[in-house]
Amino acid sequence: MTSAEPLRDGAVVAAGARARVRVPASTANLGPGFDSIGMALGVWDEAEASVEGDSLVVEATGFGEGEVPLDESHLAYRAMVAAWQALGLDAPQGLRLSYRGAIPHSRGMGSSASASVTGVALGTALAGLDLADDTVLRFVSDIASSIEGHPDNASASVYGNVTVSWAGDGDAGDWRSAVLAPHPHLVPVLVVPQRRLSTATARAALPTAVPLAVAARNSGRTALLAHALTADPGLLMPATQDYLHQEARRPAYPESMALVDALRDAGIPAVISGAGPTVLALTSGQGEEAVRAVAGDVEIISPGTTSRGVHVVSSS
Ligand SMILES: Nc1ncnc2c1ncn2[C@@H]1O[C@H](COP(=O)(O)OP(=O)(O)OP(=O)(O)O)[C@@H](O)[C@H]1O
Ligand SMILES: N[C@@H](CCO)C(=O)O
Repeated sequence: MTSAEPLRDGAVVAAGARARVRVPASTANLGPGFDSIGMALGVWDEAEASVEGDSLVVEATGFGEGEVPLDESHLAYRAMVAAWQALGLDAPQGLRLSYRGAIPHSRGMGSSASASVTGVALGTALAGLDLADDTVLRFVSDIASSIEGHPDNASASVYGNVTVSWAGDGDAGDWRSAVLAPHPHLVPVLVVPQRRLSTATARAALPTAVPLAVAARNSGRTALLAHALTADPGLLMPATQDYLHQEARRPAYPESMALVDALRDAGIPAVISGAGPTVLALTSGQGEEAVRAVAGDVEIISPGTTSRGVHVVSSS
């Protein structure tokens, strides 16, 4: 744990405690900002946990229903336990977790980060910590980012808005994030394919080293991206040009890369969303119609961004 002190070693979460949280989806990278830039999207998972009974009961509805494990290996439950461990608390014997998933899995909309954030947030809320407190939010972001292995999606789901995250100088798991308001004209449009691609598979396609000239080129575009997203969307075309990861992963999502190429040829700044295969177009007002004119009859959503990150809906 890096940003909150343990409560009471060996203590357990109080019987009868209950909390319900909402957590937004996210898009990561936005082109060159690999593993560092994220943006929250207006699609929300919601989950409730209550300390009751004498065993673990997990229910999953929506995306994930019939697919995710309904036991101790459920990602949100594992994240909850990680939070309690970091806080010096033992897991209660009985717990009911109900998860309603609105974020499609393995498409590039940060479903795993949202599930991790959900679990850590529920764990801290059941422990009586206030999710509106900055230190607690940082704790949630740190633990969820550590579970993910990178902070871009989790930080956006925790804080909302656009996040720029970096590894601190301390131990592994020490992440920091600056939170930026996206330009009001920015309209994210996502083309969401039916096929899935796990982040693990997409990461396995990446090189372990890149030449200095490539890194330098990508640095310039990433710095420009932070400016274009917040102050000057007119620069989004050069700002979304990536040199680190998308080409290396092209064989894993050829149709998505073909669409990114076609949208960019049409003057629409487009990138792969997260580890793909969803395509993200960062439009400035022309929105869905311009994307549909290029993409054709495919599933397109315009969920908007959100300035709100994870929050408690109710607790007792
Ligand atoms: N609500 C959830 N409940 C339980 N497990 C989940 C949930 N959401 C995601 N997961 C787990 O995470 C996996 C998907 O994670 P993965 O990192 O591959 O994709 P993603 O997070 O949707 O996309 P990306 O990281 O590219 O944005 C699922 O197969 C499942 O194992
Ligand atoms: N930065 C991550 C986002 C997906 O989790 C990647 O591209 O692998």
